[in-house]
Parts: sequence; structure tokens; C-alpha cells
Amino acid sequence: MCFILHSAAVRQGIVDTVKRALGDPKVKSVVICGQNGIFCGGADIKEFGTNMSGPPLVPMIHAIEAANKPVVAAIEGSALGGGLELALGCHYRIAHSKARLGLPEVSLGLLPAAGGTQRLPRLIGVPAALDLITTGRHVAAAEALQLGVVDRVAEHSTVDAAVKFALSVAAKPLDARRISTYPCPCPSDFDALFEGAMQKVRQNARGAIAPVACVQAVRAAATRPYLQGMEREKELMATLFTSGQARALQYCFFAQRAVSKWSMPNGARWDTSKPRPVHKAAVIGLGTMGRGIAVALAQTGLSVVAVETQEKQLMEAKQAVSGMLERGAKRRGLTPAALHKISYSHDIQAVADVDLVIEAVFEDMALKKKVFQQLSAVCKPGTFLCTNTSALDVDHLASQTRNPELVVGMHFFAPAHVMKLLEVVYGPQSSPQAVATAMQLGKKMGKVGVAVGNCRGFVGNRMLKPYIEQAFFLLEEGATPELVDRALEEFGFPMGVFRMSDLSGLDVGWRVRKGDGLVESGLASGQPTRLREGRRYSPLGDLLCEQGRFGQKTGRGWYQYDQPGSRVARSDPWFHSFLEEYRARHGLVARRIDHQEVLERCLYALINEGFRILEDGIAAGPEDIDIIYVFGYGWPRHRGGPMFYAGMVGLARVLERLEHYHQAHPDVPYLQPCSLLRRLVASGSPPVHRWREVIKKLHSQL
Ligand SMILES: CCC[C@H](O)CC(=O)SCCNC(=O)CCNC(=O)[C@H](O)C(C)(C)COP(=O)([O-])OP(=O)([O-])OC[C@H]1O[C@@H](n2cnc3c(N)ncnc32)[C@H](O)[C@@H]1OP(=O)([O-])[O-]
Repeated sequence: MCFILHSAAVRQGIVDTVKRALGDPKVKSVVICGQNGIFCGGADIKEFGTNMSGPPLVPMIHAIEAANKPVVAAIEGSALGGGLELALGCHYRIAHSKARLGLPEVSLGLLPAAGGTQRLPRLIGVPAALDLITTGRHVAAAEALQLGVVDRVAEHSTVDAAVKFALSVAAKPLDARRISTYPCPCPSDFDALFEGAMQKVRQNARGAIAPVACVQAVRAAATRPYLQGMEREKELMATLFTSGQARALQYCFFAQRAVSKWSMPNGARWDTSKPRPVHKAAVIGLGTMGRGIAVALAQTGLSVVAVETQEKQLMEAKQAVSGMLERGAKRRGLTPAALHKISYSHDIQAVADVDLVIEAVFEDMALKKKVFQQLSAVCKPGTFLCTNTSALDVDHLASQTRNPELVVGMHFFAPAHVMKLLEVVYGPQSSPQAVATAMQLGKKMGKVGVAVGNCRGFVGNRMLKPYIEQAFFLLEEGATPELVDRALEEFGFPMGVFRMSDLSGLDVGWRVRKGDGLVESGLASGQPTRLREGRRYSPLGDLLCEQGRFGQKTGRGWYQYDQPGSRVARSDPWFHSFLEEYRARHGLVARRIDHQEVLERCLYALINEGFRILEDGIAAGPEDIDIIYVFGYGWPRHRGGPMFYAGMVGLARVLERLEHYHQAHPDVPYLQPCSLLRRLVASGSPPVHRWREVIKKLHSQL
């Protein structure tokens, strides 16, 4: 018999049908399978937080395990979460060779609470179960077989194989097949194992509580009888279930899927815009970003033309890209086939026949303009021209070409072959097909693409500006880089703003500020002013750059490093006395600044800019901003992204604190609450999924 599992109706169907099968003397054994080639993706996440109806999962799985006829799970596609837990309740598991299995609940802020934390360690041992449950990683059928999660792997029809197998074991005793009755294999180094596991998850979790609860639940499996372990699993799940973290992580799950359903202000949408196939692509400029992009493109199986006009740089890049592809293939146990997908040239004419070009030359408008003019002349008609700028005007570049509708931004994040985020930037002239093609190519490259409008810094970098600005101001007012970074890292960022600035290089922002005319001449005198056009400005970063302190690469920045290029940031007494002198020179009196002020000033300023971005229609909804921050800027996923976080804090509270800080710092426009935030508060602070209605109303009145 075949069943489908998903929501309340499905569970009811399983309970009824299994009962009927077990009571029917003609039925000798039972096979459970999914529909449309997918065994089961687990519990319906949309059901969480609602009044769950239908039979609960745990007694359903117990009844299957207790059955007196063999029950075989035929796993095709995925068996995830509750789906795998159901399979663990069956007496045998047969998986298709392409199937993937896992307990990803931890990534939703939960734990496998339908017996997963109690059965899996009994089946495959504590270390392997801890690995799967605390990371939530999916395993392929071959690994599942090796670990002992499944009994057999089928190459062809899994259901046929399972039916045949079920008939062959119809008369066999089942006592040894009920996992809940197994003793949990207890390793001799029990305490060390759990201490090590706990330390590891705490280190990686950045404040997320679900991984810690997962370890506690597995520990219960190893120390308590099955039923008591189930009680502990239930208790821990109840705590997680009501936590804000579970809500945030489940929001991220749906937000990630929502952003793929992009729309543009002109009404173009993902479901009405057809992408054009891309068979051959080119990258122009083989610096750090260009190399990463070339690797990511080649790994999709596309033919890639990599162009770098400087011969020496071209040779170096060729070596570096080959190394990256070889290491990537080795990690995945493959031969580096992508190596042969790339051809290199120093001549831009080599891109004449490609379908899409990604320009990744130095971040300089004059240079990029020249490249776009050349591309427009060289490429065959219809070639999409994309720029990997991180902040420059995409429309201006489009205007250099004969067909501006073919131009979009594809903003990758370093290292481009690793980082998941891709901002796809459209201008008023970009065609829906160009956006659809860039989004589809991003997906092929394993990226999470977010389509956004064109403005300075797009979404991510635009919001970063007020965040960094506040961090600089906090130093002037009495904080240290250590204090600011600690507050942000305790919040859950992998790196605070100053450690991040040292890593990416202080000179990057310096160059941009110089280009904007913000860096005053005569800095050497050490007396630059702290105002630009009536706005407060901190020249601290400029002063460090003047001293050649560019961060890790020079061994000095906001921190000091043992040597240029080394990664361990150490507190720098030089910087502390420099800061004191700076404050004294400008008549600034240091005051005590606590973590709460750091978080409120840095994060609320960033969130406020997020509201402006929504107001301006640069991002279609809060989900787009949140996904950009979670995937590209290290925002802790268990806090859902900045806009979701604002809702968790309470919009009225965010507004009140911004008003407070703006009053104290009237010369900082970024702290002035945005009118969309005011409007949302006035509309009763609706939940984040209803903000679009308020935004739509606002836009219709403009
Ligand atoms: C008591 C405790 C019990 C248990 O321990 C708890 C759990 O099981 S927790 C659960 C543990 N399980 C997981 O964490 C597995 C989560 N799911 C996945 O990893 C992938 O969806 C899957 C691999 C299954 C398919 O990938 P794919 O083929 O690329 O397809 P896709 O990803 O694009 O999704 C297609 C559509 O289905 C939607 N949707 C999907 N799953 C769920 C769900 N569980 N629920 C609701 N909806 C779900 C998804 O939103 C999308 O909707 P839309 O409206 O079309 O945008």
C-alpha cells in the first residue's frame, strides 16, 4: 500500500489505513511510500503555531512500530524531519540511491521531537546521531546505508523493491526490528563526548538554543530508558517551540522561498517573466571577485570565458582559479571537470559569442563605463551585460550601452564561490527577462538571489552605512572597538564591525569617502573637522588610513596583528592612546557606554534605513532585506533578519529609541525615524507578513 504524509489529513489517512491493513488477515506486510517520488518533507511547518488538528505524530509512529506485521518504508526523494522519524518507526527502511535523508529541525529552531532524538542514537550510535541532529545536515542514501540509517539502497523502483522485500520478511519475527527497544550504545568516553559536543555547538551556535537542546535530548537517550527519554524530548521541544528563535528560523525558511518569487515596481514578476538559457558566460576582470565568480560559473557546468587585460594578473588568476576548482572538486570527491570549462584571454574580443557577461573590474566608475562601452560593441546582439559593482549606479552603466534593457547588477559577496547571497539589481530600463535570467543563473550557481532596485549601495551596503557610522560615533563618545565588537558578537554576528572592517580593509571605505569628497585634505595636521554639510562625520577611519593602517593586510587597523595577513585581532595600546588624544583634541569627554546602547544605536540605525528602503520601493518586502542580511552580512539567522527583529523588539520601541537618540544627536539624519516606521506604529504595529499592505497603501498615496 502507498501513502503520502504531510499535514493533519495525511496523518489521519495513515492512522486509518495502517489500522485497516493490520486488521485485514489478507495483508501480510505493509509498505509506506510517498507521492510523486517524495517520501516526506516532515511536519507541515505552516501548522506550527496554529491549533494543530488530526492525530499527533508520536502515537502514530509508536503504533506503526508496535505493529505485528512488518512495515517497510520505501524512501524516494526526501525523508526529512518527521518523515525520517516516521521511517525510523518502521521495521525496515529501503532508500532510492538518489534519496536524501536528515533531521533538519535544528535549522527551524526545533529538535526532532517525534522520537528522532531517541531512536537515531539507538540505531546508529551517539556520535553519528549527534552529528546529524545538531547540524541538521542531509545525507545521501549511500551515506545513510553506511551509517546504518537505512537497510538497503535501491537503484530502480524503490516501491517495487520494498514490496518484494516486505513479502520476503512477512513471517519473520519483529522483536529485533523495533528501534525503541534497542539499548543505546554507550561510548566509554561518555562525559568527554558530550562535553565536546556541547562545546562545539555552543561555539558554532552564536546564541542559538536549538543545537544545545539537541545535545541535551541525545544525552537523555544515552542515559535514560526510552520512555523517559521521550519525556525529555517533549519537554525540550516545548521550550524551543515557544521561543522567539523558532519563530525567527521558520520565518527565514519561508522568507528564503518568498524572495525567489520576485516582482518589480512596474509589475513584472517571476511567474510571468521567462529567463533565457545561458550556455556560455564571461567574466571580465580576474581580481578576487572575478576569480570567485569564474569558479562559481564553471562549477555549474557552463562554458566560461575569463578575461583579464593585464598579462601578469591573467597568469596568476589562471593558477588561482585552477587551484580553487581542484580543491572544490576534491572536497566533493569529484574530478575537477570544471577546469576544462574555462578559457582565458587578455582580449575582450573573446567574449563576442557569449550569452551573458559579468563585469568584475576594479570599483571605479570611469573604468566600468569604458568596459560597458566595449562590451556593447563587441558582444553579439542580445547578450546580457551584468555588473558586479557593490554600490555604483547600474543605470549609469546601462546608459553606456546600445541596449540598456539587457543590463542588470549581479552583486556577489566575497568569496564569490562560497557566499550564498546574490543581489540582482534592476534599473528602470532593465527588462524582466534580464532579471529572470540573472536570478536563474544565480540559482544554478547555488546562490540565494534577491532582486532589488538600483540605489547607492543597493540594499545591503546602503544599510551598512548608518551601522558603521554609529560604531565610529560610539568610539568618539567613549566606547572601544573591543566593547562594540563584543556587544555585536554576543548578539550573534560572527564578527563585530571593527574586526570586520580590519578583515575587509579600511582602505575600501576610505576610497569611497574620498570619491564622495568627504575626506578633508590636511589630515596630517590631525585636525579634521567632524561635520560635513551640517551632518556629523567621524574622520577616525580616514586618520587610520593616513597612517597606513588598512587592517589585517597591513598588520594594523582598529586592532593589531602579529604580522600582516594574520587573523588574530589583538587589542592595540597605540590605538587606545590615539583615541584618547583624538577625543581630547576635539573636546570630547568619554562616557560609559553599555552593550544595550551599542546594539540600539548600531542596529536601529540600520533597521531605520531598511524602512527607508521599503518606503523607496528598492526592496519589495521585508523578507528581501532579511534574507540579504542573513545570507550576506552575518546577521544571526535565529534572530530572523533586521526587519523581523524590529518586529520582535516591537516597532513602537524601535521608534521610541530612535526618537530618543535623534534628539540627543540631531546632526545625525540616519537616526531620524523613517515615516514608514511611524506609519506602521500608527497602524498598530502589524506583524511583518502584513507590512506589504501598509507599504502598498503608502505608495498608492504618493
Ligand atoms: C513533533 C515534531 C515533528 C518533527 O520533528 C518536526 C518536523 O518535521 S519540522 C519539518 C522538518 N522538515 C524540513 O525542515 C524540511 C523542509 N523542506 C525542505 O527542505 C524542502 O522543501 C524539500 C527538500 C522538502 C523540497 O525542496 P524543493 O523541492 O526545493 O521545494 P521547496 O523547498 O521550494 O518547497 C516547495 C514548497 O513546499 C513548502 N514546504 C516545504 N517543506 C515544507 C514543510 N515541511 N512544511 C510546510 N511547507 C513546506 C515550501 O514552503 C514551498 O512552498 P511554496 O508555497 O511553493 O513556496
